[in-house]
Amino acid sequence: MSIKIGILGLGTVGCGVVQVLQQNAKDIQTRTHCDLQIKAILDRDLHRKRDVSGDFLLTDQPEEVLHDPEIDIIIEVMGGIEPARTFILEALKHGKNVVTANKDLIAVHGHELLDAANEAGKDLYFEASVGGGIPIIAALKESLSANKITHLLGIINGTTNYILTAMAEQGREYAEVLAEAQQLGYAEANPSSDVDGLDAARKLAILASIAFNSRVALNDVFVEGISKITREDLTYAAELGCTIKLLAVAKHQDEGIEVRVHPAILPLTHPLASVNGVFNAIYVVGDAVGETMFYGRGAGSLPTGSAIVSDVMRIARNLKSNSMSSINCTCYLDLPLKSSSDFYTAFYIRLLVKDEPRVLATLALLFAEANISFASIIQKQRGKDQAEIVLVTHPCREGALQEALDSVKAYSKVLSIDNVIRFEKDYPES
Ligand SMILES: NC(=O)C1=CN([C@@H]2O[C@H](COP(=O)(O)OP(=O)(O)OC[C@H]3O[C@@H](n4cnc5c(N)ncnc54)[C@H](OP(=O)(O)O)[C@@H]3O)[C@@H](O)[C@H]2O)C=CC1
Ligand SMILES: N[C@@H](CC=O)C(=O)O
Repeated sequence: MSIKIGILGLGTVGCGVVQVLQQNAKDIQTRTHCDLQIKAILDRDLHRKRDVSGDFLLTDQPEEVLHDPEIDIIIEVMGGIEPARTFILEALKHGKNVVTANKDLIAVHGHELLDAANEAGKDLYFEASVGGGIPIIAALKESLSANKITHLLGIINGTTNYILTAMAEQGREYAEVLAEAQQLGYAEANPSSDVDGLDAARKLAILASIAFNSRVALNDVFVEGISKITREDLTYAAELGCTIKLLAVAKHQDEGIEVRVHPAILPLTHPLASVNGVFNAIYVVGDAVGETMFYGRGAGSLPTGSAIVSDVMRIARNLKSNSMSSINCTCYLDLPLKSSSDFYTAFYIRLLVKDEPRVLATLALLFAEANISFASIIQKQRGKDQAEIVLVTHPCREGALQEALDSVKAYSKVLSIDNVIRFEKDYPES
């Protein structure tokens, strides 16, 4: 069976898709019993130099791809909301199956697009939208579908993990490593999506919706990025036997679901602490399976191409067997969301204070008034009459910590609160 493919966008990921389809063509044919051919590719600039070539039409006219009656599968790898959303709806209306890597779009318009695919009786797959080459969506939707998922913790942004790893291990500067991540094709077109935590929040909204069968919108995710993390924090974390990661956390508890993305201090014994560089990992706990861990390259041309081509192969098999995957929206529950003031974690607090007697004792009292006590304290002289103090609290309610910090801010001996970072001490089986 011959299956024709149209691609929208020929950037980092588009080139990876072409390369994977070309380099593994023979095996792909054997495994799907289909001959997959790229028929047309949409690109904005037809004259720029690219890393791939082949026997396909390169066009800047969307209709030449979207309306070609021979094309069975459209791969959207342009990114952004519009015109990607309109093009996907158009493709479905014209009877095409669709594969996309676009988490911005799926996190916000996933429901609309899945409904449109359902109505058209076509497949819509988006494995590459989370975790680059890691097959996490298929795992949650299929392989783990017998479970009630209780916890999902992940490092799901390659760019920030690349930056934090280089800062911690090589003492390199934030801006220099970010530029390198952009050059390697890891970062989004607007890299503030990566460093401000939005990219991870979009991915977490997608994962939590699938894992908990309850729609989690982007706005439901509490988000904080890595821009306030300094080399001092990384050094203190190392002193505490820990590291700092941009962590995505989703928990299903009796009170509801909790979804948050923020930098977190992790003990080196934590399963996610050794996930470095552009690698991503997602730690999933199900009531039947227990702990599982998915690990791989979270960004880049070929890893993302791998996830997309696997989705294409799934569709090819469906086309060959004249079937369609179950693409009904999997969100059949409507679970309540926990408010951020009810999140329960330990905290790392770095302060600059006057180096005088009773300051530490007063700080302990101010935190104790909010029922918060310390697990560790580090104090270092800074200049003649100042001290830097790092406090690590025992787990507490986030609302209580905010109350304590308000009192600490008002204490005249405190010169500045330089950073407050959540400390993810435990994981379910610890
Ligand atoms: N890079 C990665 O590692 C990963 C990326 N993704 C997702 O994959 C998608 C693509 O990312 P990536 O390849 O990195 O992005 P790039 O910016 O490298 O590529 C996108 C390409 O699409 C082109 N394009 C954008 N809009 C249009 C349009 N309206 N008409 C024609 N061409 C258009 C761009 O052209 P121009 O350059 O002129 O703007 C560019 O060539 C995004 O949704 C991204 O979030 C997912 C997982 C990993
Ligand atoms: N910018 C993203 C790319 C993959 O989704 C990342 O760094 O993870």
